[in-house]
Amino acid sequence: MTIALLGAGVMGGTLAAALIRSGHAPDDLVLSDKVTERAERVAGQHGTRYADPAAAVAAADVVVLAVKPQDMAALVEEVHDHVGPGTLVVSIAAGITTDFLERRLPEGTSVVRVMPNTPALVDQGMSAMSPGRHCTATHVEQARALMEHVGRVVVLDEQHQDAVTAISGSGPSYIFYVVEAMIEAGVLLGLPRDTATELVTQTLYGAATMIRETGTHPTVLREQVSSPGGTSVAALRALEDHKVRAAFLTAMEAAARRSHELSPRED
Ligand SMILES: NC(=O)C1=CN([C@@H]2O[C@H](COP(=O)(O)OP(=O)(O)OC[C@H]3O[C@@H](n4cnc5c(N)ncnc54)[C@H](O)[C@@H]3O)[C@@H](O)[C@H]2O)C=CC1
Ligand SMILES: O=C(O)[C@@H]1CCC=N1
Repeated sequence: MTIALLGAGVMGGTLAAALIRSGHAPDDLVLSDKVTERAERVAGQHGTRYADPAAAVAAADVVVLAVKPQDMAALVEEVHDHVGPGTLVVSIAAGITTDFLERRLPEGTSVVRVMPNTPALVDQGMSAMSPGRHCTATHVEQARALMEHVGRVVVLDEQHQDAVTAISGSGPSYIFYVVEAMIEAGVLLGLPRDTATELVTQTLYGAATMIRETGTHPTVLREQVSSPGGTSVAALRALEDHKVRAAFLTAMEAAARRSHELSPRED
């Protein structure tokens, strides 16, 4: 099975690396980018081929569209005539609907919309998949197998993709932001920066592992840390005073709204 990856940027490069790590033969992957040197560089890192989008698509059984939403219409127009009848098209672009792609691809093309995230780089990604109207169960399983190389996969109705983008797609950026803030706090409190970084990173990793492995609700886990009259409740009180919980709700509503805005209107 040949996979064409169109767009060799952050996510395209991440997926290429993951596919090779998971045992795909380099010859079965072909990369493409508007910036040829980028496709050449990423292909060189993995020993894969690179080609222009039309040639890459013509040779592929599965085509992964990994360009920015704003570049999608032009890319699809460029490759339209080279999409074969059995080709599966997987799009990872925020806001681009399966309907948008189905209208621009040859009639009957199977499209799956996926929202992945950057922890795919370390095989701990979270992908949410929504099949388009021409997808069979086999296509869904093909797309699932592709994304399971880089982490976990859920399948859900496309109407939820803006919410997914706000939670797991953009989510790593909020977590890194919180981590940055905690490291700065450690430095403010007099810790060496590398020590603060180590403390915060392991705390995040440990807390995430507890949520995953114990299955205990985060509220219970937070209560276990919070001794009556102790240090944790003092800090949590300050977070409530600064409306951090409300800020997260507002932030994720903004991300979902932006995801919706990125969907080109069809009128
Ligand atoms: N970065 C992230 O955390 C995530 C990104 N996404 C989605 O993945 C897509 C790609 O995002 P990034 O990798 O971050 O962007 P990026 O800007 O790093 O990479 C996009 C690449 O597409 C190339 N490109 C643009 N037009 C092209 C064309 N016509 N033909 C071939 N190549 C073309 C660009 O030269 C660039 O190298 C976006 O649609 C984004 O919404 C989804 C989930 C997470
Ligand atoms: O910020 C963005 O638009 C992309 C989509 C989800 C994560 N990064």
